[in-house]
Amino acid sequence: MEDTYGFIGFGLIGGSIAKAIKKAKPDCSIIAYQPDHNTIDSHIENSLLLAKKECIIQIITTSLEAFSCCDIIFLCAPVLSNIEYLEKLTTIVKPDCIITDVGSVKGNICNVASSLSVCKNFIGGHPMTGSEKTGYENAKEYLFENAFYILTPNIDTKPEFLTRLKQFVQSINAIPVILDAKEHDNIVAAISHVPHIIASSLVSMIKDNDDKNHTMLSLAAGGFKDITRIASSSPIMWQNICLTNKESIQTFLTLYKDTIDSFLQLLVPEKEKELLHFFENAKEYRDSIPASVNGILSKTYELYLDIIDESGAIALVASLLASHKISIKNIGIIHNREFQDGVLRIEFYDIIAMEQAIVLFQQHNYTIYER
Ligand SMILES: NC(=O)C1=CN([C@@H]2O[C@H](COP(=O)(O)OP(=O)(O)OC[C@H]3O[C@@H](n4cnc5c(N)ncnc54)[C@H](O)[C@@H]3O)[C@@H](O)[C@H]2O)C=CC1
Ligand SMILES: O=C(O)C(=O)Cc1ccc(O)cc1
Repeated sequence: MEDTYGFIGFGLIGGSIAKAIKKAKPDCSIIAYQPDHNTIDSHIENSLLLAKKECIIQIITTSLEAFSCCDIIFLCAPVLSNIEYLEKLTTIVKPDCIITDVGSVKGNICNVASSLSVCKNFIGGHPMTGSEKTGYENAKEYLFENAFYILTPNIDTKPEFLTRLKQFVQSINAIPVILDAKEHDNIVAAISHVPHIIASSLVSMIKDNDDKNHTMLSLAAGGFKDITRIASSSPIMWQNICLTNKESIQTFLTLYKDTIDSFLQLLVPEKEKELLHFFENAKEYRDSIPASVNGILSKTYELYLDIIDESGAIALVASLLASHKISIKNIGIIHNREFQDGVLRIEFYDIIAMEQAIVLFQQHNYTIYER
């Protein structure tokens, strides 16, 4: 019999997971919780009805008791609400149910879980993908393609539950990464939470110093828009993140403040060389992201090709590579945020094969992306 999945919180991430599940397992059953809409979000009811109409959800419930038949429950509301639901679910879930969350902070919820009778059932989760958009209407079934999906089991977590959840993550084409919750919170403070605060502060700085005609804002060009895109994200979600990861955020925000202070010292004529070095160093490290993106995992050698006709493209590319004796580990079309129309992803066993393929594709005028 197919599994039953439960969702509490059904916006961008919850909706995307549900869509990805339905794609991988069309016969499974999905139950979603509808809270009292007056206290939460007035358009949640419409989102759930739309998801039911689209056959993504089979049951909408206003009672948590309905989650007693679930095999996996996903908590997909803001971080503090997820903790409240975890506590409420303890007396409801069946013994072999996995409870996981998708919140951007893991320490708090994992600490609470370890004090509950469901400690063996709980595994913290954090898909490292998303966007500034919110709500089910922006949910995408391919959001998790090739994305890291961090799992933070407690010492009490039953190992077979972790194995099952890892398999689930792989089934939606994401890459599971196991981390300690505290380590997770420190890393994401540096690479996600502080950058978010910087983006919002930058927008506020412009707002506070713009004239009444909003001249600065009207003239804002690509660079400002790129660096501040994430400032358009859900305010409640980011308030919850900051409330639950204060210490790590303070640490990295202070380090950032020190970096800005040091930079200010470079704005004098005798520091011209150091000023150049500042930008050279940053550029060099930023440009290394494609190579280091899989740094904490086993290395993958992959590239992406623009394709015209999906079905014919795979056969054509595969035979081109085979005729030059270049072996491939994996090949397939992917659709994700970065490549909206889809591209062909090709994975190689080693760097030599990948470099040979790049030369070959260039000779055949393919557009190649590496990342
Ligand atoms: N937005 C992103 O890019 C990412 C978000 N996350 C995490 O995912 C979680 C959900 O975020 P999104 O889906 O982006 O936000 P969203 O705003 O699109 O969806 C959240 C949903 O939860 C519902 N909700 C809010 N409070 C609730 C409550 N007390 N009870 C039941 N439902 C409630 C809202 O009505 C909404 O439908 C957050 O914990 C966030 O930290 C994780 C990775 C990426
Ligand atoms: O929009 C983006 O680029 C993001 O970085 C989205 C995001 C937001 C919160 C997370 O915990 C993870 C990813």
